[in-house]
Amino acid sequence: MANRKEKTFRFIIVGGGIAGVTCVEQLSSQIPSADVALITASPHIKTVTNYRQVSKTLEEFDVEEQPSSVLEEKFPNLTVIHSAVKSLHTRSHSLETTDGRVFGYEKLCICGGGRPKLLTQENPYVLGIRDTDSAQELQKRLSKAKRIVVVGNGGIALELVYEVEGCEVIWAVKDKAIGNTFFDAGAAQFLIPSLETNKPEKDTPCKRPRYTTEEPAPGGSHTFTADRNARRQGSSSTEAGSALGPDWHEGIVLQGSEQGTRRVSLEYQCEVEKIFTSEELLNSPPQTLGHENVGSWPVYIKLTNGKTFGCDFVVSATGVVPNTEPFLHGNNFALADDGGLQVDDHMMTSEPDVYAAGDVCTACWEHSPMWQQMRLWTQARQMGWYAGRCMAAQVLSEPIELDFCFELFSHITKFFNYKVVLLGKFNGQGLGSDHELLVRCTKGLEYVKVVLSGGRMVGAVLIGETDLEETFENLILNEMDLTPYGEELLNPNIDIEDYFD
Ligand SMILES: Cc1cc2nc3c(=O)[nH]c(=O)nc-3n(C[C@H](O)[C@H](O)[C@H](O)COP(=O)(O)OP(=O)(O)OC[C@H]3O[C@@H](n4cnc5c(N)ncnc54)[C@H](O)[C@@H]3O)c2cc1C
Ligand SMILES: NC(=O)c1ccc[n+]([C@@H]2O[C@H](COP(=O)([O-])OP(=O)(O)OC[C@H]3O[C@@H](n4cnc5c(N)ncnc54)[C@H](O)[C@@H]3O)[C@@H](O)[C@H]2O)c1
Repeated sequence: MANRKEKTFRFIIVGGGIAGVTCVEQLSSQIPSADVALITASPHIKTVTNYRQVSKTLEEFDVEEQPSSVLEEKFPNLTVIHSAVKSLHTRSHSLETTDGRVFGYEKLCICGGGRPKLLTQENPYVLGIRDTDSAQELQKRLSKAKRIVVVGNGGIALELVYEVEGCEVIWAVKDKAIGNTFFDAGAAQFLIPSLETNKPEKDTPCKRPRYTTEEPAPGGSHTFTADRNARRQGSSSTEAGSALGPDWHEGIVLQGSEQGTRRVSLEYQCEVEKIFTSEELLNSPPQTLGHENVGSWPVYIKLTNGKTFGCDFVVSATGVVPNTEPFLHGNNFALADDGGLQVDDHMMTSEPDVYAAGDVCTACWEHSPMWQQMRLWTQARQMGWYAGRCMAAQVLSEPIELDFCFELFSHITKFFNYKVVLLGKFNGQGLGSDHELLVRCTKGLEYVKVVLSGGRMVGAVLIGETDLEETFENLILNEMDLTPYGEELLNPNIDIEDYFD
């Protein structure tokens, strides 16, 4: 390492996202006199605001990007260093930043987040979405687009396909149904009609959408066309610095180059075989280009179902890769199969005095049967908070147990303008065939799915304003034997909240 240590801090946290900032807050609250440094590559930090504990495990909050001075004012012992960590030397307890400075630490927490797992690297026509800059790039490119292809079937794809207006969207999913990361086929079937209807507008009358739903073509496609004359009012341009997260798409205008129309074509059970520019396509064997001719689009994407589509650009909504590489060289970090830094039940990595939290890490402690890791704000916040507690406890020689928030997986979000609550093993994760499902569905209103194993509720998917989340959370946590209730459990005429209160 080139230079000598500029300063040694008692604690250094790397990463100004939700996990890192929450870790700093917790650590500085536990040990106000401690010398803490936050080193972050981004010009702003992400802070939790309007935090609301909805129930024992469900929480809601807003995420705001703020100048780091906000945090320094709150914690006088904090130093925020705006630079990226270039290398980490765990043996000498030091790290080097890209602007050539070297800092020492007694304890370190890596909260470097993740980055989009792109279909192909360095392809100007393939966009990933991660932070504010990438969301703004999407908005800019979309404003001139007539057709885009969205690949992926998780959180970003679900939100993007629903939000984009004025541009044809070809949505390629490798599954039989939409939203496989969160939903089963039943829930997907409940949500699909929302692609045909107009989005509820903010206090502006919107015309009844004229739509046609063509029968799925034999090749397993579904096309929805909604004639959209109503335009969303009040949708401002990108709020400078607005953080991505539960409402990332509200802060930007996802408007294509055409007025009104929105057309979503679903291509099921297919993946990307190849992405061509029009020049490359000219020199390749004849493809099924449908009615287009080569050259009418800047990029072409061939799917494994044999179809090739021309488009303006491709959105790779295909998951997250933990941001570990700046920290690995020369160190002995144990990595999980998904590439994350392995952490134990005290958020400690395999390197002494080095912790990790958020998207960059993989929880490798023995999980509660009702909890699984998903790279979400909520878990990034919980992990950051808990890592801060663990770091302080170690220094203060206090005992600490795995926090209750890792007892039950819970997630509140919104898809297709429905409230969505996911609890426990919401898709029967890891249960094999040893479970049964109870489902209650009212078209356009609610979809309730309960996962039962051994007569006990172990998971639930709640779509719509069901108000069942607290009751079901208690039933799962209390491990109550529900066998006697059978299908009555979801009888809409029984007020289940009172019944089990
Ligand atoms: C488009 C989009 C929408 C999402 N919507 C939701 C949602 O609705 N609900 C939900 O629960 N989750 C959502 N997520 C997931 C959520 O954003 C992440 O799980 C969460 O932000 C992870 O927080 P983090 O602090 O671990 O990482 P990040 O928020 O990515 O923060 C990482 C920080 O580390 C910094 N950094 C990285 N490398 C270095 C380095 N070498 N040196 C210094 N600093 C570095 C970065 O600049 C950044 O400040 C969404 C994600 C995306 C991409
Ligand atoms: N409302 C929410 O809760 C929300 C919204 C957006 C994003 N997020 C989170 O942000 C992160 C990023 O979102 P995301 O949508 O990129 O990830 P994701 O994990 O939600 O979805 C990735 C999807 O891409 C698919 N996929 C992966 N590789 C593929 C390939 N080669 N070809 C085709 N499909 C492929 C996966 O099967 C999955 O359906 C995730 O952790 C997600 O949970 C959450």
